[in-house]
Amino acid sequence: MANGGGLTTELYKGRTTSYVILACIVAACGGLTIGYEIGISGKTRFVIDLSRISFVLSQVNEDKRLIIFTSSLYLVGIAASLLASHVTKIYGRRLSILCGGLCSLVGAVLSGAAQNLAMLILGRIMHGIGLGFGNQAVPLYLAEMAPAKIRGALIIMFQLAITIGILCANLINYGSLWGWRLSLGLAGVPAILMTMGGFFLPETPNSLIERGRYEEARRLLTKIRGTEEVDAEYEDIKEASELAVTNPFKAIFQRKNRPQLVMATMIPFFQQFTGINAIMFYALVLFKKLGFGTDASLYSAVITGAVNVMATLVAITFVDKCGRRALFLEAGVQMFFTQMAIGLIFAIITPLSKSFAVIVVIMICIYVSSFAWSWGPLGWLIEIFTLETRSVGQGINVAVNFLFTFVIAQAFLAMLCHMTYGIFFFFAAWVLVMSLFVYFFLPETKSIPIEEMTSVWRRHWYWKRFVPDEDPPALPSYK
Ligand SMILES: OC[C@H]1O[C@](O)(CO)[C@@H](O)[C@@H]1O
Repeated sequence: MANGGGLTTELYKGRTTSYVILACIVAACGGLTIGYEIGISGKTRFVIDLSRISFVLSQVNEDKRLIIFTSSLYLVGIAASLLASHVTKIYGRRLSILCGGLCSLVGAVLSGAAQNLAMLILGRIMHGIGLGFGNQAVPLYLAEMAPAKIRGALIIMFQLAITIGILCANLINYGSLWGWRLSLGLAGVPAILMTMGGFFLPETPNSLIERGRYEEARRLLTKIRGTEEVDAEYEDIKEASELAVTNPFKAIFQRKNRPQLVMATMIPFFQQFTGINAIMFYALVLFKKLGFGTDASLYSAVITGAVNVMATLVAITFVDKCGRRALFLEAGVQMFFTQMAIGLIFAIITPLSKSFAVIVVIMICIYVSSFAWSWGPLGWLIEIFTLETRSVGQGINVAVNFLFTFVIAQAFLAMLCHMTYGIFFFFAAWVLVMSLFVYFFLPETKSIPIEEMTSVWRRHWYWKRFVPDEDPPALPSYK
């Protein structure tokens, strides 16, 4: 290892250049597309009235077709994210971002201009493909471009864009000035940004080296790190690419990559079982159930959207100072207690007075804020993979994320009707389980060079039994 097997970035020279920051901001815009979709689909007040169909989209609980309509694109996204993992690895990160942008753009145009059901469905399919490609490639792009010292913050830019997308959609819903065509068609705006990113962004040095374009990679490293002294980082990436010779789909199932496979599936699964999308998709229904009128409910949805954005900024500020585990564990406590409190209020106090309804909204905001500085952004912990498994690992991550987003979107209203307040205890229990999982099984990855992750697993008290010990560890085991 070029840095002697040490686990810090100290041997990497260079600084954070404005070029790298700009590239990451442009790439992160890819998150706006999915955020806008999440925000627009659950609580739209517009009416789709085509020749063959007529949905009143606000009556979510009265129209099963709506639930299928809103969440079907996640099923397409699952297949697309796995396909994207191939494209990203073989043809580079940029091409996948470009595919993501173009497909979302076509999807938005088709949906906004739909003259019949077929066009509407085709629009959803194209949009789903776009989301699969975008979610697979953008976090991976950010993780590879970022200098290790601020990698956490730059990856979180993606989630920040998601939350801004959700908030914009909430505001559009709140304004409710426009018809469904414009609301669906506006998804084209973030898609255009992403497409432009695909055209103009540089490729990542890791992808160039992976594809044998060594000189180009060295020149790019010099540019993005702002120094000629890029040997240590260059050699580490090169070494990682030499190890990455197997078929990635086979590689991720090898024993030595077990920790990465487990994280690629468990992290997105847990992220969705925090229950966040019960709030993001159905905030309006939930607030109506609390006794607020339509306007007050939309207003509350906008407030939770704003809290989501602000708290993501908190994550950006602290993730590279306090580390990932501290954020996960603090937020776990906060999410557990707020969900228990909401469940208890519903269980004990019926009917709910106005003041208790307001307390519940405050609790929901505290819950959303803790999600937004933990499982939200850290769900894109793409840095835990090695170069060999990164692309496929992120494909699996997105596929699992979309699968359980779909499941929660399908099941939530039925669960709320049957379990009533019990649903909050249900999600609280999951939060407890996932916090214990983080405590015991997720190693800290703050400030560790991205191509040094094998050493992290090798030094972990549990995962070291899976990862062969090539370099005797210089540091003691840690959690
Ligand atoms: O901000 C909330 C949103 O963030 C995500 O978890 C993605 O990271 C979405 O599933 C959710 O709707």
